[in-house]
Amino acid sequence: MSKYQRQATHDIITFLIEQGIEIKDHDDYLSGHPGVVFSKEITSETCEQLRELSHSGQIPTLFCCDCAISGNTIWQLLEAGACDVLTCTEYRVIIHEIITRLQRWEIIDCMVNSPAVQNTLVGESSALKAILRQVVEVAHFTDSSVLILGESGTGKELLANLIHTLDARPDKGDLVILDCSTIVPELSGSEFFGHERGAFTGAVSSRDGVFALANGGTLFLDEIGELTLTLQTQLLRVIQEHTFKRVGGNAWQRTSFRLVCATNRDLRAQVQKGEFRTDLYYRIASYICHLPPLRERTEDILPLARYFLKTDHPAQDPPELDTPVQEYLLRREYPGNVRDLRASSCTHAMPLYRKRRYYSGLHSAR
Ligand SMILES: Nc1ncnc2c1ncn2[C@@H]1O[C@H](COP(=O)(O)OP(=O)(O)OP(=O)(O)O)[C@@H](O)[C@H]1O
Repeated sequence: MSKYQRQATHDIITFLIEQGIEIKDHDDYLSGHPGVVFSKEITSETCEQLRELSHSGQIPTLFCCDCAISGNTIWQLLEAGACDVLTCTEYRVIIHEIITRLQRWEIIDCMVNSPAVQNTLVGESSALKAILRQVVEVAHFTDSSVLILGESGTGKELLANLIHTLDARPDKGDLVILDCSTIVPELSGSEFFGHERGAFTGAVSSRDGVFALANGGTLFLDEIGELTLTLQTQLLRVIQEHTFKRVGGNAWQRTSFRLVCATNRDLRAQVQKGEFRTDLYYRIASYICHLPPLRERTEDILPLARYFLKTDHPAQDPPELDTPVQEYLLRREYPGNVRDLRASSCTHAMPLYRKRRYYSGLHSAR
């Protein structure tokens, strides 16, 4: 290392420490905590470790200045998931940006580990943790619309609630939920935009629709894939311009809301088939969150089962899940995902436990 490099290394470390930033060593980096990592040597193993970490949602800034580093290596590290690679020559340009990002990560880490998040979306899989990190960031630091995809029972509505809870807007309004699969076509205009008194037979008084009710808050449109093309066209303007007219009214009204949509359909395929408007798709999908089915995150099964035994039977002592029950829960299939785990397994597991007949009972319950 040249004299210049040694001085630059010293400068960077001093500067970061002055800013209150902890420099992590290689072991910390492997434990998955994001931050600035000092690495003496970059090998192919480093890239592999980084790749594994970034798949679990952790994106450490790799701070590397103790070795000569080629453009090719920098590119490999970035591709493997590092957010930044600092070399001794150009650190001053990006250091402030990195500090801001680290501070943001610290807040995100705190929020992800807070009871509000941990007790809402329960689970220990790296897939769920990665989703939570991203959702916390989008919900707390942006006003982006969010599209939640996932099979039935994977927790889409729960996630929509969490996005609203974590939204940092001051004097935030309400969370308004509309299930698009239950809309009666003749009343859809009124449901969305509200109506004036006398607008149609039966409109005895004026009424707000969901776009007005969600003003200042969050509008959650569940089962958005069920909307007809006519309704999609009607919604485009208000979602784009945030203005609308009540049915039977002439005045434009303004509204401001965060839009969260969910569907268990393949919305991209619907767009390709012409069943869902492309322009609406891009409006609602600024950020897409895909909740994987339970079979792809089996590490969540036991923590969820323990949680449901505790919350769904608060008057009773939740039993410890012993080995046969754990094996049963891990072995069975969950076509209805978490809803299925909650309804069938836990309601079976608890009484079976009580009677201490669970072992044979669980076999016959399959
Ligand atoms: N990670 C989780 N932690 C705790 N409870 C969960 C979790 N995921 C789902 N649940 C529970 O599972 C059930 C189904 O969740 P939810 O209604 O959010 O799913 P959904 O994907 O919106 O389903 P659908 O598409 O059928 O409307 C609820 O009882 C919810 O509380």
